[in-house]
Amino acid sequence: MVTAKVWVLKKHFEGFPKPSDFEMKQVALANLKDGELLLESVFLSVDPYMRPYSKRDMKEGDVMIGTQVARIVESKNPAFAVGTFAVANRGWRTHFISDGKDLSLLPASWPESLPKSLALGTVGMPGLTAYVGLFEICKMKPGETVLVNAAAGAVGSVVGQLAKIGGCKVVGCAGSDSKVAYLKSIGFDEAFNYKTVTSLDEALRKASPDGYDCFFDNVGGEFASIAINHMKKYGRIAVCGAISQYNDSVPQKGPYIQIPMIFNELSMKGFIVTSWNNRREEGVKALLKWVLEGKLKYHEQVTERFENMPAAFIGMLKGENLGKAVVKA
Ligand SMILES: NC(=O)C1=CN([C@@H]2O[C@H](COP(=O)(O)OP(=O)(O)OC[C@H]3O[C@@H](n4cnc5c(N)ncnc54)[C@H](OP(=O)(O)O)[C@@H]3O)[C@@H](O)[C@H]2O)C=CC1
Ligand SMILES: CCCCCC(=O)/C=C/[C@H]1[C@H](O)CC(=O)[C@@H]1CCCCCCC(=O)O
Repeated sequence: MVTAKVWVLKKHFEGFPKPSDFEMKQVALANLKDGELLLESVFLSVDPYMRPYSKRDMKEGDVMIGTQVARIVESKNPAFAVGTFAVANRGWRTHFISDGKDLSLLPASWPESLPKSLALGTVGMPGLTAYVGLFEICKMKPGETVLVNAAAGAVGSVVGQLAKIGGCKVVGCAGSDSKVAYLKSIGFDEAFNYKTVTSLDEALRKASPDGYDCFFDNVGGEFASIAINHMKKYGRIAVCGAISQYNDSVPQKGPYIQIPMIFNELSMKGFIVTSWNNRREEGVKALLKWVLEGKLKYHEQVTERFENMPAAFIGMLKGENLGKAVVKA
């Protein structure tokens, strides 16, 4: 019999998550029945959505939500061989049982040279978010200027590079000078540290005096309220995330967006990447190809050991990650 370790939400987050909000437990797994598989998590993802979705969907005592790349370690299902890797959505667990229906196998063509953790990042849900947000929501065109915030993270770093691949000028911002240097190293035309500039308004104007055609917003709040005034006529805003608001106990107030929306006839659309599964296969294929061609660079912030899941999650919310934050179990 296998005993899994799991992390549960001990106490709903109030403001910024803290280590004491989590509890690690041991769960004995039953023996496999015919048709079932035992999987072991190899890499687990920590993502910003876990903060707002925990409030909306979870109750105290539930296992933390999340995805993993897992290896099949035992199989009583002839369709799944031991040693195969899959992406699963089974939360913060070291081991779990599946009938295989909820697994997405890594493509058989997954190159040995690439870390399998990329299936949680650049070639997974965050990469697809960048792909859908730019091509479907922003309807980016060559020659345009694209702005992205949280630009050195999992989604933002892909946004900037896809915009360059698509023939655009790209401006990004991030929360440290080393992140800004990273953005320049992966091809961003302009980048600035939003925490140290004296004025966000001036920094946005200086980076693109003519304004922005597309704004890929990962952050919301104050930054988005200022950036909206820098949009060009008919500009498009993809509302992807609002991480600056996820830990607020009291909702932030305006400024309000109607006036710049009307004057510049802007379009603004929120989206959830999983609603665009019609583009998933094509997107994963394109992202993998660009990675292999060296056109799409990746960086991962790997935290060692399952025991450090809460620390990795809290660290990511604080901005300690460069690229995709993952935990190696
Ligand atoms: N709509 C959708 O389907 C999806 C939306 N998302 C959203 O995309 C965004 C980015 O996600 P992801 O790439 O996974 O995460 P990241 O890898 O970008 O990690 C989060 C980053 O957010 C930045 N950040 C944290 N707090 C603030 C703040 N108050 N103001 C500005 N920046 C902040 C930090 O970087 P820094 O050092 O630069 O501050 C941190 O590193 C999130 O808002 C997420 O919810 C993600 C996936 C799918
Ligand atoms: C105001 C909240 C904005 C959150 C934006 C965000 O980061 C969305 C992420 C989703 C992404 O589009 C696809 C996902 O998998 C993310 C949501 C996952 C929810 C899982 C909860 C269900 C569960 O496992 O119980």
